[in-house]
Amino acid sequence: MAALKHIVGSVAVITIRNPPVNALSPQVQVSLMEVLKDVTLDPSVKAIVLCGENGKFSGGADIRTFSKTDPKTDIKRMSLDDVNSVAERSRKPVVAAVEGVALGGGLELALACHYRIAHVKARVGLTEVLLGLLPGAGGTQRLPRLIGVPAALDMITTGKIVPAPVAVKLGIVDSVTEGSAVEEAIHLAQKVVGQPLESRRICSKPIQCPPNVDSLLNDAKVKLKKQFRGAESHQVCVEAIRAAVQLPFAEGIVKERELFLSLFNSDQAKACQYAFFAERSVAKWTTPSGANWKSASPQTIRTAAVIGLGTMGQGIAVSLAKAQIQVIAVEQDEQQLEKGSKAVTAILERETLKKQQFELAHKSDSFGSVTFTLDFNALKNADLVIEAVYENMALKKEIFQRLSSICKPGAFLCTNTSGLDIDEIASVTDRPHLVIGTHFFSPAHLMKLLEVVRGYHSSSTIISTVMNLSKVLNKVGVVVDNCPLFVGNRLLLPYINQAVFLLEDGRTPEEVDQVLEEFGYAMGPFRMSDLAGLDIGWRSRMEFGLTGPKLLPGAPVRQREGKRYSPLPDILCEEGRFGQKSGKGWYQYETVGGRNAARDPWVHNFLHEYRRAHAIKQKNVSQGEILEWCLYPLINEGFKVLEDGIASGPEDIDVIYNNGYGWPRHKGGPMFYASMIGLPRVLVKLEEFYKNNPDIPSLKPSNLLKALVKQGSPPLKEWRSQLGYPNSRL
Ligand SMILES: C/C=C(\C)C(=O)SCCNC(=O)CCNC(=O)[C@H](O)C(C)(C)COP(=O)(O)OP(=O)(O)OC[C@H]1O[C@@H](n2cnc3c(N)ncnc32)[C@H](O)[C@@H]1OP(=O)(O)O
Repeated sequence: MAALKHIVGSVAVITIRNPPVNALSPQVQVSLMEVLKDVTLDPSVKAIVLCGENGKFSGGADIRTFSKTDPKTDIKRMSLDDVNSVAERSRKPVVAAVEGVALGGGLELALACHYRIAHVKARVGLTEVLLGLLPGAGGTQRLPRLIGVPAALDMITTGKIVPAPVAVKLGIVDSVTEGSAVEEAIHLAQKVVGQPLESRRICSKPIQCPPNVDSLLNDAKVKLKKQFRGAESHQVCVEAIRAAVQLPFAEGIVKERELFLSLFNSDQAKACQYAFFAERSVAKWTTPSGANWKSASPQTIRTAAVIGLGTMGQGIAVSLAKAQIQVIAVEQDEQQLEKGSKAVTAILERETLKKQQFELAHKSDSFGSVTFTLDFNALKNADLVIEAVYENMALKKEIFQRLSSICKPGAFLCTNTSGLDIDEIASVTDRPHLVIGTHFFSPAHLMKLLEVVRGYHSSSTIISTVMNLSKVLNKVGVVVDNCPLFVGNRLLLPYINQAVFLLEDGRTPEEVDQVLEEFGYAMGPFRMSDLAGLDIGWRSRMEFGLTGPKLLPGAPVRQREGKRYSPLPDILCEEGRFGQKSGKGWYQYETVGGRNAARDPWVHNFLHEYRRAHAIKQKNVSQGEILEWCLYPLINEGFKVLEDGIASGPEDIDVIYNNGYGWPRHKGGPMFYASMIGLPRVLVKLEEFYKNNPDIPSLKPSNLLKALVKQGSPPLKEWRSQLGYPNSRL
C-alpha cells in the first residue's frame, strides 16, 4: 500500500509511503484516494492527519512517470487534483503534518488540507516551474488565496523553497513545531473535531488583490522574461495566477489545467526534467578504474584552508564559512591579506544579512569562522587545503611542495585551476593520491558548479570527499578527468573562437550576443568575456606563444600552425581593454568595474579598419547560422570530450553547462539540445562548415557523432554504451 492508515483514538493517520521522497506516483494517488474515501466514510474516524513516511511529507508528483504519461488520457482519468478536492471537501478536519519537504504536488496536497503543522526544519515550495511546468493540482489557485497575490507570484514563478519559519510568517502553514509534527497534528485534529470547516477551505476564500494587480502581473512577466530568457513555464505560471485573480475557484482550476497541459509535453519541460535527473546522476560518479560513489569512503571536512585571497579565494572562503566549516585563509603579504580579509568580511556580512532577511531573523546556524594569516604553518591542522592563487604552474608547484611538508598526513590538497595539469601539480607532493583539482566558478560563493578534476593518482577517498563537500557547499560537483581546460572551458574555447571569427567576417558583438541571448544564454559570448576579463585568456595565449613575446617571428597575423586564428582579443588587451574591470572591452561601461554594457563606437570603428586592413570580405550570415556556427562546434567538442573519456557521460557535460556557463536550463544542456534537434542535422552542418573552413579543426565532426548518426541516432541515454560505460539511468 502506498498510503497507510492507522488510527489514534478517533484520528486516522494516513502516511504516504513511497521512498525515497514519498513522490506522489499514480499508484500513490490512487491509494491515497481510496484511504481518504475509506476514512471519510468510517463513522469511528472524526479527524484525519496526513503525513509522509520517514520524516518527509512529499517531494511532489513522481517526475519519473511524466515521460510515460499520456496527458490526453491518463491525466484526465485521475489526477492529484481529484485527491486534493476529496481532502478539501471532507467534512472531517484534515491536518497536514509537514516534515522534511512538501514540494510541488506535496505542498499542493497540504494546501488542500484544512490545517498545516510543520516541523521547524521542514521546507516547502511549489517547484514545478523549474521542471518546465506549473503547479497543476490547484497550487496556482490556492496559494494566492492563502498568502496573497504578490507572495504567491514570487513563489510560484521562481520555484523558491522556503523554510518552515518563513512559511508560517507567510501564512502557508499554521504553526511550526520543534517536536514531532505528526504528534502535534494529531493533537490539533482532536481539538478541532466538530468545528466549522468552511473558513478553512482555501477554495472558499476570496482572493485579496492589490489594486494594481494587472500591472503587478504584467511587470512580473517582463522581469521573468529577462531572468529566464525564452523559458515558457514562468510566463504561463503568471497566466495561471491571473486566472486565480479573475475567475471563481472552479473556473480557475479548469484554466490551470488547460495551461498545465500546454506545458506538460513540451520540449522545454522534457529538458528541465532531464536536467533535474542529470544533476542527480552525476552525484553517482564512477571512474574507468571502477572506483565509484558507493564504495568510496568520504571524510568529513571540519577545518579547511584557502591559499590566496584574490576574487576566487575570497569566494571559496565565504562558501566554506557559509557551510559552517572553520576556514584558515592565507596570503603572502600584509597588503594582500588586509585587502582579502576586508573583502571576505564584507561578503560574509552581506550573506548574513541576506540569510537573516530570508529566514526572518529566525535563529539559525551561524557561519564558520575565518582566520586570516600570513603564516603557512597555520595550515598544519587543516583537513583540506584549497590553493587559489593565480594560474601559474611554477607558483602552484612551489606551494604544493610546501604543503607536503606542512600539512598533516591525510590532509587533502586541492588546486583551484581552470585548466592546468593536475598531475604535474600532484607530482611535487608527497601524496599525489590526495591531490585533486577543484575548479570553482566566479563568484565562488554563488555559482553552483564545482568541476572536480581527478588526477591520474587521485584516490576514491579524495574524489568522494570533495564530491560530498560540494553538496555541503550547496554546489553541484561533477567529476571529470584531467586534460587541458577540463570539460567546461574546453567546450567554451571553440564557441568563443567562432564568435570572434564572426566579428572578422562582418558581424558586431551586439548582433552575436543578441542571437545567443535570444537562444536563452544569460549573456552572449562578448558580454560574458567582458565580465570574466579578457586578460585571462590573453595571458594564457601569451604563455602558449600564440601572441606576445613568445610568438615566433614571421607568424602570419591570422594563422597559427596553419589554423585560423583571430588576433582581435589580443589587440583589445594590448589597448588596455580587459572588459568590465577596465571599463571597456567589447563594450564600454559607465565606469571601471561597471556592469552596464553599451555599444562602443571605438570597437565598431576598430573592426571596420581591421577588416579593411586585412581585405576581409563581409559575409552575409543569418541569425540561425550565427547560432549554429557558435553552438555546433561547442557540441562537437562535447562529443570529443566523451570520446576521450574526459567526461563519463553526456549528462556530466550538460550539468556543467547548466550550472557554470549560463546555458538555458530549459534547453537541457548542449548534449541534450543536440539530441533534440537531431544528430544528423548537427553532423551535416558541421560537415558543411568544415568543408568551407578546413583551417578550423574544431569544425571537423567527431568520430562519436559520426558513429551515433550511423547507428540511427540512438537516444542520449544510450550514448554511454558507445563509450564502454553502462547506459544512463535517466
Ligand atoms: C504537475 C507536477 C507536480 C504536481 C509536481 O509535483 S512536480 C514535482 C515537484 N517536486 C520537486 O520539484 C521536488 C524535486 N526533488 C527535490 O527537490 C529533491 O529531490 C528533494 C528536496 C525532494 C530531496 O533532496 P535530496 O535529499 O538531496 O535527495 P535527491 O535530490 O538526491 O533525491 C533522492 C532521490 O529521489 C528522487 N526524486 C526526488 N524527487 C522526486 C520526484 N518528485 N519524483 C521522482 N523522483 C524524485 C531523486 O531523483 C533521487 O533518486 P535517484 O535519482 O538517486 O534515483
